[in-house]
Amino acid sequence: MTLFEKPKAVEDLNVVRREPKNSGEETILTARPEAIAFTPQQTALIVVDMQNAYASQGGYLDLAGFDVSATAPVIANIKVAIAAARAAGIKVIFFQNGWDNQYVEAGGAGSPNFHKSNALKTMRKRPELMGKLLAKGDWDYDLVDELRPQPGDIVLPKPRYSGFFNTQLDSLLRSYGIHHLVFTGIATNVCVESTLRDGFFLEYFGVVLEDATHQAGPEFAQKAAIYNIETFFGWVSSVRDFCDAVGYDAKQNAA
Ligand SMILES: NC(=O)N/C=C\C(=O)O
Repeated sequence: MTLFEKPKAVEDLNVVRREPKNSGEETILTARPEAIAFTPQQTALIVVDMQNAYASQGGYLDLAGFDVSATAPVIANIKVAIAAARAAGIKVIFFQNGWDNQYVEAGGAGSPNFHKSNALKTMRKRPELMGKLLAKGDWDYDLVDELRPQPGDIVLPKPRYSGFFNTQLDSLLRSYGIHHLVFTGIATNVCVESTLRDGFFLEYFGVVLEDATHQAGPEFAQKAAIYNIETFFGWVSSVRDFCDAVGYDAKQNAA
């Protein structure tokens, strides 16, 4: 177009519009220390590391001496939260923690992960487990049978405790216009809290559904993580309150 041509009317222009627009119906989630408003379109349900490693007898945590005997109700509660999220149009994102079966992605002795990971330490103590714990392609790495991703969900491999580190999480969330994160999964005091904290620094609002999480370690670790989240980094709610907020009748859908 030259300077002397008449500009096109705005209606005639081919307009690029970012989707989703920052709108949608707001809902209120009962939470501690205060209720929090969110719109399903701008919210993701994050299912942290619900792998055999963390939730099943014979998985990594169990073999490393952590108690996983009470994870069944957590799995059941996460299943309800996932169904409620899908029904409300909330994006469901499954994290899967671990590395290649040669553990190159775990980092060598130059990484604190090499020295602190209880999976790597357990395998150094019991070399017959090498290539099994948290190794891609193995049962330990797989998500538990009860929680299966569906088309439209995102499955995000992650090599460290925080889901924001060396992953596409931040860019995926921004591309979907998501700024509220509802957390479930294991372990509350490690990967859930790490991701929620990093999210806080990146300006994401993080809510934990307490009864859809479980700690690695003694019960005080769960209490401390929940206290930290409630007091400093985010909000704490329950699966029932989440279902109520998005209008999902868990009882009727179970029948
Ligand atoms: N998923 C987690 O919270 N993981 C905790 C410990 C580990 O991976 O070693």
